[in-house]
Amino acid sequence: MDTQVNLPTTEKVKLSVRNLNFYYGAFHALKNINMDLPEKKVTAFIGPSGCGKSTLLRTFNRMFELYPEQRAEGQILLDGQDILTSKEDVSLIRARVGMVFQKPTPFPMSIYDNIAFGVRLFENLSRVEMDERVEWALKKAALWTEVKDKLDQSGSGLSGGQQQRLCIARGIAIKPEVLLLDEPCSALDPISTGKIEELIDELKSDYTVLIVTHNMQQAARSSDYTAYMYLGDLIEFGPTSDIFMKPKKKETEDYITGRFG
Ligand SMILES: Nc1ncnc2c1ncn2[C@@H]1O[C@H](COP(=O)(O)OP(=O)(O)OP(=O)(O)O)[C@@H](O)[C@H]1O
Repeated sequence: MDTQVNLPTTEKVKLSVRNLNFYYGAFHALKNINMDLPEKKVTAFIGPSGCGKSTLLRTFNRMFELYPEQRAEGQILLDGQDILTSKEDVSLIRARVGMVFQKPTPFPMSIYDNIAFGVRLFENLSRVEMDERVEWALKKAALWTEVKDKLDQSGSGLSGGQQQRLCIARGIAIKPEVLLLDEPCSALDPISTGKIEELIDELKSDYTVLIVTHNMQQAARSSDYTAYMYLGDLIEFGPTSDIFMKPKKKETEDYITGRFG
């Protein structure tokens, strides 16, 4: 399906998806997706289970390349450069496009090193500069006050919500331009979810944020733009208020109002 949406001219385009098709072996999981994603805004991807939200998110930093039977065709332009055909080292693309997964995945190391590890791969900071960066990332992720006295303790000793904020701190510590969040709150309680939503709102002043969520209220609360997907098609994409208040397509309206299925 060709749902191509031109963003309002006030928006700067960060990522352009052009004729994107994705295959798991013979299975056609994304069908000719075209969309422009705005810089320094939050875009939510919604749709029923299996519609391709995570698959699309994982193309934005070539995460699928870890699996030989998975293949993307088309273009994904990051500031005009096609990341699918780029000869650039994929780790450099992942430094520009960071990702936080559904389940918190702290590395088996200290809270401090969880953050410093990725930074060391890309930057040569002095100890003082690294201390500042770790503090900066933990403050941005609203975790600093809870962990500042135990930075040398293991990240896996934190609660689930704290671990997820640690993973977000780790993601932003390398200062990516785009942050991909794949259902970041699905394993969290409402209080931790509230903290992450506040954080997402703050992050968009510096980053382009793309979030997959099953939670419609979360999409409505946290995002500026929303994309509704179904069976590998992008059905509708636009400002979140339009998608929720006056969707153009009946399929979107049925899903939003719970009449889906
Ligand atoms: N590794 C894989 N191998 C084969 N098919 C896969 C694989 N991963 C996903 N798929 C299929 O691709 C389609 C899209 O899956 P995807 O995980 O992107 O959907 P989703 O919208 O994120 O779903 P959910 O909301 O349940 O996480 C589904 O039909 C799924 O079964």
